[in-house]
Amino acid sequence: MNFPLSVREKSIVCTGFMGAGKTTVGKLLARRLYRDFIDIDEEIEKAFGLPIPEIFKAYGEKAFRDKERELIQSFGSQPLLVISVGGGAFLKEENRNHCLANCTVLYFDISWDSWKERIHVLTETRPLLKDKTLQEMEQLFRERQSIYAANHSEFQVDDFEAVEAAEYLADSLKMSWDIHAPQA
Ligand SMILES: Nc1ncnc2c1ncn2[C@@H]1O[C@H](COP(=O)(O)OP(=O)(O)O)[C@@H](O)[C@H]1O
Ligand SMILES: O=C(O)C1=C[C@@H](OP(=O)(O)O)[C@@H](O)[C@H](O)C1
Ligand SMILES: [Mg+2]
Repeated sequence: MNFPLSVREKSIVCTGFMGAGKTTVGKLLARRLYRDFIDIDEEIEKAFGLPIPEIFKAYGEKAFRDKERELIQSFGSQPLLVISVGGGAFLKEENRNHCLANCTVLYFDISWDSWKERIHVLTETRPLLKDKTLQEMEQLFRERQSIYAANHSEFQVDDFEAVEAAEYLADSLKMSWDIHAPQA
């Protein structure tokens, strides 16, 4: 018989737009919580043996999304991980629902103005940004916001360096566990 996980045991899922810092901060957060870190994009790259832009080129976005779905179902069922999902993962209702049902979902919320500062480090490795005008990127940014509303907790990243963000999130999570699951 499977018992439901307590909030302390649930894996933490980092969601939000490309470049919000899910991979960087997620990794640091895992270390602070003594958990293993899983980056779904990295797992997809391992599965195909190729970097993401090459996967899109050789196999197409659908093959990427199918593998993303499979890995989210698998890792999202395991306890005590910190999992960063790609910014497009929550486009699939199935992925959103699985993470919401089994994990604690943290939304990394970044403003358009802060995000713009990061464009230069993102375009080469994110096929969905390549060859887009600034206006098209803003449109994608705005369109995507509604999918991230599926979360348990929102974190505004604009004013935090990555290390500070991880420290803040770890402290907030521990505090909420003490309040909501004091006996666990
Ligand atoms: N809090 C932060 N402040 C400034 N730069 C950051 C912060 N978090 C991440 N970055 C930088 O932004 C870029 C994208 O970060 P990344 O973790 O890959 O985002 P995501 O996984 O959400 O796409 C990287 O170059 C990273 O070093
Ligand atoms: O938003 C998206 O559709 C994507 C986001 C990327 O991950 P990050 O959000 O970690 O950049 C990666 O999964 C892929 O390039 C597609
Ligand atoms: Mg990432």
